[in-house]
Amino acid sequence: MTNATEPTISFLGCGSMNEAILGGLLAGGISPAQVTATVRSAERAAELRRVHGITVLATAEDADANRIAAAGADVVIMGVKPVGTIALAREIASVLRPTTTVISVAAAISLAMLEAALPEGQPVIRSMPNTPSRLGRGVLSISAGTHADASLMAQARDILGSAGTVVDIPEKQVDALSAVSGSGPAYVFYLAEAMAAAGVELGLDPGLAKILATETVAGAGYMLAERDADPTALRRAVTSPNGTTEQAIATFDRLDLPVIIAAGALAASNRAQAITEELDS
Ligand SMILES: NC(=O)C1=CN([C@@H]2O[C@H](COP(=O)(O)OP(=O)(O)OC[C@H]3O[C@@H](n4cnc5c(N)ncnc54)[C@H](OP(=O)(O)O)[C@@H]3O)[C@@H](O)[C@H]2O)C=CC1
Ligand SMILES: O=C(O)[C@@H]1CCC=N1
Repeated sequence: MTNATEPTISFLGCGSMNEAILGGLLAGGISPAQVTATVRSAERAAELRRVHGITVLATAEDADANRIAAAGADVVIMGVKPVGTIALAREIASVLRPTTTVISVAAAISLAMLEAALPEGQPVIRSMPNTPSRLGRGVLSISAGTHADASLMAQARDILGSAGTVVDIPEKQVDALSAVSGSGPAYVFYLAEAMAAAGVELGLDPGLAKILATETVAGAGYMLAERDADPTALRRAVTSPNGTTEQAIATFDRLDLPVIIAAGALAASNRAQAITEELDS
C-alpha cells in the first residue's frame, strides 16, 4: 500500500543510472510501494521486480507503460539515453499532473529542451547524478527549471539525498560537473584497471594484481569519505621523503598526468555540448 504522506516516484527507464538512484533511495528508507519503474524489455522488468520488489512496467508488454507510470507519480525521474529523452517527455506530456515534478538525469538535454516538450508550467529539474548513488555515496546535482519553486527543489533534495550528496548548481555548469563527477567513477575504475595491469607488468599474478588494485582504490575511497578528508594531505602521508612513492608521483608529474586528466574532462564536457547541439536542432 502506498503512503499518502510520502511522494510516489516513477523511474522512467531503469538502467545503470536510474537503478543506482533507485537502490540509494530504497536503502535510504523509501518504501518500495511508493516506487514504479519502466523499462523496454520484459526480462529486465522481471529482474528489477525480483531485486527491488517494486512495480515495474515494460513497454514491450504494454505500450502505455510510461504513461501509466507517469500519470500516478508525484515525481518522475527520466533516465533513458539522451537521444530518447525528448521523445519520452512528449510521450508522457498529456498524462502528467500539473503538480508532478519531472526530473531528468540525461546528459546534454537542457531544461529549455525539456520544458518545450512538456506542458506549459510543468515543474522540471535537471539532475546530473553518478553511479555510486547505489550505495548512498553519489553526487547528484540539481538545477531548477522555470517552474520548479523552492519547495519542489527542497523535495528533490530530500528524495535524492538518500542517494548521496546533492548540490544545487546553475544549469550552465552541468557539463563541467558531469565531466568531474558524472563520468568520474569511470576515471577511477580506469585507474584501478591500469594499476592492476601495472602489477602484472611487474610480474604479479593477474588475479592477485586485480585484488590489490581494487582493494587499494576502495580503501583510498573510504579514506576520502572520512570527514574533512583532504586528498593532498592523504597523498603526502603515503609519500615518504626519498621513498618509493615519491618516484612514482614524480614520474606521473613528468608525464603530465594532471594535464591528461584535464584533457579527458574537457573532452567529456565538449561531447556534452556537441550532443546538445545535435539533439536541439
Ligand atoms: N550511466 C551513468 O553513469 C550516468 C548516466 N546518466 C544519464 O542517464 C541516462 C541513462 O543512462 P544509462 O542508465 O547509462 O543507460 P542504460 O542504457 O543503462 O539505461 C537506459 C534504460 O532506459 C530504458 N529505456 C529505454 N527506452 C525506454 C523507453 N522508451 N521507455 C522506458 N524505458 C526505456 C532501458 O530499458 P531496457 O533495459 O529494457 O533496454 C534501460 O533500462 C542517460 O541519459 C545518461 O546521460 C547520467 C549520469 C551518469
Ligand atoms: O557517459 C555518459 O554520457 C553519461 C553521462 C555522465 C556519465 N555517463
